[in-house]
Amino acid sequence: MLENIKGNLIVSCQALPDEPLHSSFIMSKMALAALEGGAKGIRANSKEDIIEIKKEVDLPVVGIVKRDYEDSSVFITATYKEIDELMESDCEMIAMDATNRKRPNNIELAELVSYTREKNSTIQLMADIATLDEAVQAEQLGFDCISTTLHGYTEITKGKKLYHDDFKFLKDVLENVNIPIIAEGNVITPEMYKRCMELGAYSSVVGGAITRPKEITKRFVGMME
Ligand SMILES: CC(=O)N[C@H](C=O)[C@@H](O)[C@H](O)[C@H](O)COP(=O)(O)O
Repeated sequence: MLENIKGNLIVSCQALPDEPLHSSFIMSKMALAALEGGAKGIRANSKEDIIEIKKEVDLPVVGIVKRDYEDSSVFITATYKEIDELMESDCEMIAMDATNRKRPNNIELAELVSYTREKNSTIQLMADIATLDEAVQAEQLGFDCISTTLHGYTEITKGKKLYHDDFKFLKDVLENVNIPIIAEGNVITPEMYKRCMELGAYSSVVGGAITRPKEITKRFVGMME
């Protein structure tokens, strides 16, 4: 998958149960639109959505399973169960929360990495991180690439946006880590995408700005409020 996405756009096609477009069929059509628009990869949530997407497009997929747990705030591919589901989806890459937060049942991130590697040695692994320390740790743990997905979405990074200070966080990660860095999270304009790539991001994942029309509508309406 990494070869396909180098220098290219990944489109995230996700809609949770409480979102208007929640439907594997709709996500598969979103993926088709992304393919026709030139995307070279898809990021998707749940085994069901990924299976539908793979029927519609021949693009590599970064799979996640979002699930809430009572004993942890980690919700992106948090346990063995989600990894097993993703392996059944045939996705080319699995993204998992690689933050330093406590995982459900106190599972260690390193355990999840070795479990995945043992079960399937070809599937690639993306680390969804929020801080520089987590990015450095992910490289040491043997992840294939890092995504800035969770920057701004954890307790200690709350309120931060990837684009703040001309993508300073992205620059910091790029300077300190050698594996491919994927710019993800609040990349909402083509200009921002271009900037991430100019700075040295290996690829960028764009979600809401392409596949969440409710968010796009709110941005328009918000301009007049
Ligand atoms: C924090 C979190 O749950 N991020 C999720 C991760 O898969 C998705 O909801 C985002 O849409 C995705 O990361 C792309 O980001 P954006 O939609 O901002 O382009």
